[in-house]
Parts: sequence; structure tokens; C-alpha cells
Amino acid sequence: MSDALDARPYDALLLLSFGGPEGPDDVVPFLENVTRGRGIPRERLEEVGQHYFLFGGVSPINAQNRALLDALRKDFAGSGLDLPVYWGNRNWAPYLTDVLREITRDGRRRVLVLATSAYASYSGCRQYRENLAESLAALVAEGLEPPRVDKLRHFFNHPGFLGPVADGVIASLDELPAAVRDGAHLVFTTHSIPDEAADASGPRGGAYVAQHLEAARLVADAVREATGVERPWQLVYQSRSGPPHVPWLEPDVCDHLEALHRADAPAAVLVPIGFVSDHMEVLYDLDTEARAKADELGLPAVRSATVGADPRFAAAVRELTLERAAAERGESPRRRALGTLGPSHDVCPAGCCAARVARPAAAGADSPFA
Ligand SMILES: CC1=C(CCC(=O)O)c2cc3nc(cc4[nH]c(cc5[nH]c(cc1n2)c(C)c5CCC(=O)O)c(CCC(=O)O)c4C)C(CCC(=O)O)=C3C
Ligand SMILES: [Fe+2]
Repeated sequence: MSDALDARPYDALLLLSFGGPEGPDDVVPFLENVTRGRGIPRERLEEVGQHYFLFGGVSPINAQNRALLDALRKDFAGSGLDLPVYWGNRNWAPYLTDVLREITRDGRRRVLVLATSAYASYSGCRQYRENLAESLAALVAEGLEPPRVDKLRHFFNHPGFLGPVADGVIASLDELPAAVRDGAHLVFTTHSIPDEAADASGPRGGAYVAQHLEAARLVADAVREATGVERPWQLVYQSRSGPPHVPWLEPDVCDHLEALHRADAPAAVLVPIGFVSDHMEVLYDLDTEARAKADELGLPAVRSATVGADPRFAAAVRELTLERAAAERGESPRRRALGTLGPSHDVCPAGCCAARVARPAAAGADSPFA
């Protein structure tokens, strides 16, 4: 037992993600999975389908999750953490129910879940918890006895997440022509969500925007310290969907690029702070659509990297895993978090991030599962 790391009571980590199509025939069934019962207009679905077809019907997200899975396994093995890591998705194979069945058959009894979203919101947290509840219920209906599942705290302010993001911004600045580098605006972008969902996010509401503003401020501070230059920054939104009469978070990134151009901003660095990998929302909505807008305006613009499978992010997941394990054992672990919001809660309280009609959600105080 000498220098082995202690993950007790957990006996598995589950990487839980969105999933994406892996070929043209997958695109329509994938979009049907994503939007089942969500009232997204048909035209929006056809349009989003085209984004995928532009890339041969392949989303990069699954390859990115395989790379993260690899990075996690390497990090755990290299640091003496003997904990198996599984992977499952909400919307595409490997499906969550199938991986939870495998986990159950492997005899695992306590599973810690890492969802690939750093922030509180219905889409980034609660919906994953609802998916866990649905899958656990399906396994119970099959006569199996599934394990207990818990979810890792939000990592938006963890140094192992923000460090790689800040380094990505610094690297991107070097890609801009020297003459516009110091005046470049840092344009932090995340997924737009309905105003109503933003208001309901987190234990006390408003967490989605507050957490993003804090992460963006911390990255802007780190970039200022590293470069000795103070640059203006803003938080903007992308990938809006849903019916037009429903208010969603604004401004949209492309409208913001126009505003920057009108204000004579010399350049922009687009920082996809809301996402953990360069998936389709980054490749299409930023690298294709926003890039075209910047070119049309003649505004020099670059896009910085997401954390992806960065070893510092894998190490942060190990740290958060050990932190939560210690807390479950009744110890008082160190909880690293930058800035002023402090470490996020371990257990979502009842009703956290719930939509108007709350569905059963696992891995929280209101979980119907033990
Ligand atoms: C907050 C948030 C994140 C970040 C947190 C997280 O990462 O979880 C995120 C990530 C992602 N969103 C993704 C794809 C899609 N999101 C959609 C629809 C929606 N997203 C929403 C929110 C979010 N989404 C919302 C409020 C909707 C409206 C309908 C609904 O309430 O569900 C639709 C339907 C078509 C459309 O409406 O655009 C698609 C295809 C992919 C996969 C990309 C790939 O394939 O590489 C990823 C990682
Ligand atoms: Fe939550």
C-alpha cells in the first residue's frame, strides 16, 4: 500500500460526453438522438446536418474523447492511481447505458463521473445527470444491480483547466501580425443557452454566466501577466438554436466581430472557453462561420486551442478524483480553485439546474438511486 494513491470508495471513473457521428449515415440518427423531444425547428436541424456533411459526416468529438481517455489512463498509471477509466456518450456510441452495463458486469460498485463540460447548466450538468438516471433505471429493469454514481465538481476555475487555456491564448497571439498583437481583443466564446436556463443554472441560479465571466477574467489576467499587455476582453455566445421568439444569451460571436470592426479594433483572438475540445461547435461555428465573418470584415482573427487531452488537464482530473474520494471518506482534502468563486459544490442540491419540468436525475441530492 506504500505509494499507491487511494481512490476508495471509488472503483471506476466514467468519462461522460456528448458523442458525435462517425460517418455520413450517422448524421441524421445522431441529430434525432440529440433533439428528441426538444422542439428544435426542422430548418435548424437541416442546417446543422450540413455542418457535419461539410466534414464528411464525421464529428471530431469521439476521436478527441478517445485521446482524453488515453491521456487519463496514462496519467493514472504513471502516478500510481489504480482506477479503471470507462467512456460513454449521451447521443452516440458508445452509449451510456451500454457502458454502465459493462461497468456493472465488471463488478464496479462506486463510479465517479467526469462530464465533458466545465460549467453548471441544464445542458452541461443536469441533462447528463438525467441521462445517468435513465440508464440506471434501464439496467434495473434488466434485473441488474447498477453501481452508485457520483459526479465530479465543475472544473471551470481549476488551474489544470485554465492554465492550458491561457497558454493557448498566448500561443495564438504570436500568430497575429506583430503590428496588431498588443491591441487584439480577447473574445471568449461559449454555447448560448436560453435566458431561462441561464437564470436557473447552479444551486442559486445565474451560475452559467458567472462561472464563464470568472474563467474569462482569470485567463485574461494570466495573459496580461505573461505578456505585460492589458487587452480588452468580452464574453460572447455561439451556436444558438431553438425558436427565434425565445430569448437566448447574447451577443452572438459574429455580431460581436462586426461591433469590434465598427469600433476599429485591430484584431481578435477567439477563445472557446466554454468547450473542452475542438469539436464541431468549434470547427464549424468558429473556424468556419466566425472565420468567414472576420475575413469579410478584414479583421485579423485567430482561434485559440481548447484543453483537449493536455496532460495538465488529465492531471487535474486525477487531482479532482482523489479530492472527491478523500471527501467521501470523511477527510478534508485540499480543493484547488483560482479566483474568487471558490471550489464548486461536490453534490448538486435538489433542483439544481432544473428545467421547469424536472425529470429524475442521478448523482445529486435529488437522485432516486442510492
Ligand atoms: C451548454 C451546451 C454545451 C456545452 C456543454 C457540453 O459540452 O455539454 C453544448 C455542447 C455541444 N453541443 C453539441 C451539438 C449540438 N447541440 C445542439 C443543441 C443544443 N446545445 C445546447 C447547449 C450546449 N451544447 C442547447 C441548449 C441546445 C438546444 C437544444 C437542447 O436543449 O438540447 C444540437 C442540435 C442542433 C442545434 O440546435 O444546434 C447539436 C447537434 C456538441 C457536439 C459537437 C460535435 O458533434 O462535435 C457539443 C459538445
Ligand atoms: Fe448542476
